[in-house]
Amino acid sequence: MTPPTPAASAPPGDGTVAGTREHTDPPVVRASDVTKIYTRGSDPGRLGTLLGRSEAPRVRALENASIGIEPGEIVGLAGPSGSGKSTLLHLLAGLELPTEGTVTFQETDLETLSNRQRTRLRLEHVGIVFQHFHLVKSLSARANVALPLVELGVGKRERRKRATALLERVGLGDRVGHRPGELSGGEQQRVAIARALVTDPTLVIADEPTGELDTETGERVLNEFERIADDRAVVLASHDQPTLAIADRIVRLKDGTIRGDGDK
Ligand SMILES: Nc1ncnc2c1ncn2[C@@H]1O[C@H](COP(=O)(O)OP(=O)(O)OP(=O)(O)O)[C@@H](O)[C@H]1O
Repeated sequence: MTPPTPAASAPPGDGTVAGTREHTDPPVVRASDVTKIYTRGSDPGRLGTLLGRSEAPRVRALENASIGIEPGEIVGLAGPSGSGKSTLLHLLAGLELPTEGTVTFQETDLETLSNRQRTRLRLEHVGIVFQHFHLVKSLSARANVALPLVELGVGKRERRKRATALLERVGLGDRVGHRPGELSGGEQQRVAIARALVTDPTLVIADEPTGELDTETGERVLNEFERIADDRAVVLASHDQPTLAIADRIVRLKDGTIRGDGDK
C-alpha cells in the first residue's frame, strides 16, 4: 500500500544528501536538517519558577542532521554512546517527530500526518528490530511474528502462512510453537527479525541488533538478516565493527551531529 496523502512535493535539492555522495534513486526516507530536543524531568511549572527553580533541562540529542536512505541500501550508524544514533533511528522510523527540520517517507512529510496515520504508515512500511528483542513472552514464535499482521487486520490463515514461511527462512521452521523463554538469544533475535519483515516493509530499522548476542551468534544472526533483508532499505545502529561491516555506507555521529557520511 502507498503511504497516505503525499503532502509534500519532492524536497528541495538535487538529491545529494550531506553533500558527500551522488544519489541516483529517490530515497525511501530522508531526514532534512533535523534537530531533536528532549526535555528531561518534569517542567517546574509557574510555582517552581516563582520559587527560583530553573526550567527542565533540555538535551539536544540531534542537531541539523541530514541523511537519505536509498532502496536496497544498508546504512550503518556509528558513534559513541549518546551521540544520537537511536534518536535518528526513531525519527527515520516515524516513532518520534523532529523538533526542527523534516522527515519525508517516500515523499510524505511525516509532520503532515495524524498520529494514527503515522502509526499505520509505520506498521505497513517499516520493520523494526531492537536490541532486547521485545517479544511477547506468552506467545509462540509464530504468534509473535504474526502480531503486526493482526494489527493490520490480516486473516488468521494468511497470518499463519506468512509467519511460518518467514520462520522457515530464518531457519526456525522447527521452532514455530516455542515461546521466547524456550529459545536461545540468537533464536529470539531471528524471531524478531522475522517479525520485522512479516509486513514486507520498505524500510528496516535495527538498533544494536547483535548487542545481546555473543560474537558467533551475532555473526550468524547478521548473515541471516543481510540475506532476508534482500533489496530493502536498512538502517542499522551499532557500536560493533563486525555488525557495521555489513553496511554499504557508514554515517558517523558525534555529539548529535553527523561528522561523516560515505562509503566504507
Ligand atoms: N527520551 C529521552 N529523553 C531525554 N533525553 C534523551 C531521550 N532519549 C535520548 N536522550 C538523550 O539524547 C542523547 C542521544 O541519545 P541516543 O539514545 O540517541 O544516543 P545513542 O547514540 O543511541 O546512544 P547509545 O549508543 O548509548 O544507545 C543522549 O544524551 C540521551 O541521554
